[in-house]
Parts: sequence; structure tokens; C-alpha cells
Amino acid sequence: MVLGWAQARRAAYDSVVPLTAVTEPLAAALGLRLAAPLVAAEDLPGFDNAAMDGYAVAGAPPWRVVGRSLAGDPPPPAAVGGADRADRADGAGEAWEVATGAHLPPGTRSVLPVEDADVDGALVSGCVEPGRHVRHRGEEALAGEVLLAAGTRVTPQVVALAAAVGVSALSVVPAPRVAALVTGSELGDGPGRVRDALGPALPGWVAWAGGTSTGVTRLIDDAEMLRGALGGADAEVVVVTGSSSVGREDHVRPLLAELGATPVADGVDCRPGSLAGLWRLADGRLVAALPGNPFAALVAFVTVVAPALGGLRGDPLSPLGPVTGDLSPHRSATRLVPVRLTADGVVALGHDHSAMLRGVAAADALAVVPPEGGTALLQPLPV
Ligand SMILES: Nc1nc2c(c(=O)[nH]1)N[C@H]1C(S)=C(S)[C@@H](COP(=O)(O)OP(=O)(O)OC[C@H]3O[C@@H](n4cnc5c(N)ncnc54)[C@H](O)[C@@H]3O)O[C@H]1N2
Ligand code: MOO
Repeated sequence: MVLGWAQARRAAYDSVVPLTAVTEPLAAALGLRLAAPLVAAEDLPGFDNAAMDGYAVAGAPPWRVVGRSLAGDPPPPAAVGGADRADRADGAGEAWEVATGAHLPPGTRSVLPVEDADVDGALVSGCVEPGRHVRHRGEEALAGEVLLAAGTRVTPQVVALAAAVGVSALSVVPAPRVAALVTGSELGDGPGRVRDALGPALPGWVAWAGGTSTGVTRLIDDAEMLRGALGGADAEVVVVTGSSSVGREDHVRPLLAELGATPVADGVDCRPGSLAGLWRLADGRLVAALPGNPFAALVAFVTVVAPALGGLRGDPLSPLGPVTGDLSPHRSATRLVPVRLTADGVVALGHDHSAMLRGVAAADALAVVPPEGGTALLQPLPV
């Protein structure tokens, strides 16, 4: 069934569930969604330590410097005495010179920053509140504590937190794999042929939408070749460009019907991109039809492929914000228009027919213009 543009986008998203979780090292998990909560493996910090370069002390000044604790040093021995000054000839408590991040020597409670310290030979004095400039074991996280919920996107900051709490691998929803089949006997270089614009673009579109491209295969217009390539595509989503229309050599829809594929969207009421479609095969794979006309193919990609990939990754379907601008609607269908963003709204760039590329290559985004001339929305473009 032909769906409205927003309906098709929603249907593509709703047609999938997140892929089965995998465990990945931190670097490979970047950008994916947590499939399980992030749980601290260790306390953070792992031990009481100095928050400033200076002197670790206890009790009232003055203090006698008895040692040095640098970051990375083993914990200093116990029995540092801030309180035992009564035993000392000069009446001073003890201080340890400490670096930021160093173990806080046992018996000390505060760190006097070096710039606040008066040093007189082996004696240090200065003013510091009890407990100041100390980071306590577990004050940010305790081992076993849930730090982030499942569904959180693994940003570089999440990677940093995981590493800090001793977690080196994460349970994540993997990126869906996408195989591209670019059909067209006319494609190629030389007189009378048409240069392939989509094959070079598809890996970038897939990466932008959060998929992993497994490769682009060029096919001539042949039903059996398409059947073979579709059957052999090892991916969650197969994107077929061209061959989506009703001509003698347009094999996508007849083949999908023959295979008994279930339509999610069979045509979209938009211009360009009306021939876009998405189906589910009996084996669970999705097949997307992208019209051969390049701008139409991109519209189809953002309409049905990108939302499906988002759903497979466990991403939410992002709401599209309204835009204003001088945008002329189509009489009956949603129009997608390449636009540039300005402080006063959007400006249509032209070159926006189905077979064109100049408009969209120069555009910041697409304006999604409803037929009745209501509020237009801003659809981001692959970057
Ligand atoms: N009788 C009808 N004809 C057409 C209809 C229709 O409703 N009834 N719809 C038109 C629309 S809209 C589109 S869009 C195209 C879609 O055609 P196909 O998906 O079947 O694609 P092709 O026929 O193979 O190619 C169309 C056009 O695009 C060029 N092309 C194809 N692949 C590439 C590529 N990889 N890089 C650059 N250009 C490509 C191809 O040479 C054709 O010019 O159907 C209309 N016809
Ligand atoms: O699918 Mo055709 O684009 O309507 O441009």
C-alpha cells in the first residue's frame, strides 16, 4: 500500500526491533546503544587521593614534611601522625608532599594546596579546612552501581566513564549490515551510457544512517541476476537501486511479489521518491527499493531506509522540527525540497527534480512540504 510520507517513515521505523546484543570492546562500541546498563566494576576513585598538588595534613599547623606521595606511587605506609604532635620535640604534626591523584597518606585528612603553603625549612603551615581537596574512594561510583541505563548512546564520554570504572567491553545493539545492489544495464562510462551516481554514494548514506555497508554490487537489469544477488546478500537490510518502476526491465516489485515479501510501504505519496518501498522477506531480511533517479533515491533512503536502520540500532525516531520559507507545495503529494538554512528560515535551491543532484549536493537539509501548504518540516541530509 502507498503511504503518506510521514506514515511511511513511521512504518519503516515500527517494522523493526533492535538487533540482538553483542559485546564489544569500548572503541568498537562507540556510537551504538547500550543493550544492558553500565555497571561499575570498581569504585571510582579506587582509593582516597589528593585533589590538589600540595601537602596532605591532619590537625593544626605547623606540620613537618615526612615524605612524598606522587600519583602512581604505592600507598604510603600507615601511622602518619597528625595527632601525635605531643610526642614531638617541635610540637609539629606530620605532612606529606602529595601530587594530584596520589594516594592520601593514612592519617592525613586534608590537602593544603602548594600555593597556600608557607614553607620554612622542613616545616609547613597554612590554612585548610578539614577534609578539603580530598577525593574519597567511591565518591563518584561504587562497584556494582548502575551508572547508565540500557538504551544510552555510547558517546566518547560514556567510553571514558566505562574505562574509569574498570569496564573494558560493553553490551551493545550492533550496527545493522546493509548490502546494496545497484541495478541498471545502462550504467557505466562511455557513449550512451549513464554514470553510476548511487554506487559511490551508498556507503556514505549507510554510514550516516548508522549502518555498516557490506558492499555495493552492480547488476544489469536481469530478473534472475537480481534474484541471485538478493538471495546471496548477507545483511539485515538489502537496498536495491533502480528497477523500481513498471517498465519491462523493472524487476524489483515483481520479484518481491513472487518471493511473497510482506510490504511495509509499497510506494510513498511524495515527490520525488514515489516509487520508494520497503518489504520484509520470509527470512526476516528487509529489502528497500530506491528509484534509480538519484534525488528520488536519496529521498527514498531518508524516508524508509534510515528510519529502519535507526530502529534496528535501538535509536529513537527523531522528531523533525518545523521550518519556514518560501516553499511551494505539490498539488497532492508531499514535496521534498533541497534547502539552505538562513537566519530567516530556509531558501529553496532548485535543481530538485527526481533525476537531479545539484540541489541536494548544495543543500543543508530537505524541507518536507505538505500538499495542503501546512507546516513544513526539516529533514536532515547525510553528511
Ligand atoms: N510508466 C512509468 N514510468 C515511470 C514512472 C511511472 O510511474 N510510470 N515513474 C518514474 C519515476 S517517478 C522514477 S523515480 C523512475 C524510477 O525508475 P526505476 O527505479 O525503475 O529506475 P531505472 O528505470 O533503472 O532508472 C531511472 C533513471 O535513473 C537513472 N539511474 C538509474 N540508476 C542510476 C544510478 N545508479 N546512477 C545514476 N543514474 C541512475 C537511469 O539511467 C534512468 O534515467 O521511473 C520513472 N518512470
Ligand atoms: O520515485 Mo520518482 O521519484 O517519484 O521521482
